[in-house]
Amino acid sequence: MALVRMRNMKGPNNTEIEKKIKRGNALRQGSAWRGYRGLVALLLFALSVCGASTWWYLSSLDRDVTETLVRRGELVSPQPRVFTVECSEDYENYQRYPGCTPQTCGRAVTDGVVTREEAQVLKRLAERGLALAGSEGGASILDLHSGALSMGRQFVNIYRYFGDDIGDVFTKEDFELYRDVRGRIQAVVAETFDLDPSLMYLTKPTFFSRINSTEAQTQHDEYWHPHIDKVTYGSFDYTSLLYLSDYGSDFTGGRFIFMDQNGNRTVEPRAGRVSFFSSGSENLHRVEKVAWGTRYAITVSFTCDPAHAISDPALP
Ligand SMILES: O=C(O)CCC(=O)C(=O)O
Ligand SMILES: [Fe+2]
Repeated sequence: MALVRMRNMKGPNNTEIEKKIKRGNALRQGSAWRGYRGLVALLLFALSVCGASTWWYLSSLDRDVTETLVRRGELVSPQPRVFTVECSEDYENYQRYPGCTPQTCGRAVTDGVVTREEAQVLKRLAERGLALAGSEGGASILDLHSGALSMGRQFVNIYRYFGDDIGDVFTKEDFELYRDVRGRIQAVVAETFDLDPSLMYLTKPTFFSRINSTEAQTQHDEYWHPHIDKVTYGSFDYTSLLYLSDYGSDFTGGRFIFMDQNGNRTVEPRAGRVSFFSSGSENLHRVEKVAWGTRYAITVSFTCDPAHAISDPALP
């Protein structure tokens, strides 16, 4: 009752008091907002510090990458992008085959030889084959020529292990596509390096690779070591890599890195992209570790030595 009476009391002093109360409230609201603004600014500052340090950390993971030769988003077609490098002296220690042994060395990349649709068909083939087994670690291979397939910590021969059932996994058309694509790659390698395509031969190993970020279990899973193909594989004179998946969307990490004396040069994989190079020590390289996702590729290589020639893979 007393309260009601108080509220109903009117007079000049009351309006003054109300004004003072309103002014007080407004001031309080203002200072509360100012306090809030300080908090927001602090939060924004903390966020930008976090962002900057994440960026710094990520870029420090492969700080030694100095130049990207071809980015995933570029379309290099119809002509390959060619980078010449001086041939190493190690060719002097090998027999020379005129019309094939590298006179000019280098590396090149093209997106104009294999379509993305063809890459997709080949990727499905790799997926089907590798689904039969696969490594326990991060890197599995399927060699259609020798039949070698990663299984657990070792390899099996798919043609022996699966017998006639392998015909349910791979079709005649799959092998025809492989042969056709191999022929086109051979032609572009010959044209780029000014070789006679009839004097270069497919050589082993020729294999599909599937890489993910699972921890390596055996040495076979350690795909990231720097190497020279001519040293690792012996018979290689020209290496080509056909990528079947896209860097940045199918996987991250997994870039191809040429390790030159004055810095690294990278090629970002893209489905249908063919990267090829002379296999000597002028092209020391490695594959960056895959950080996320799955990366598919095919290694198709050529030799100048007819004694190391192999025929195209075929169903037994
Ligand atoms: O898959 C790649 O990008 C490279 C593989 C490689 O260096 C090799 O097969 O010798
Ligand atoms: Fe290699």
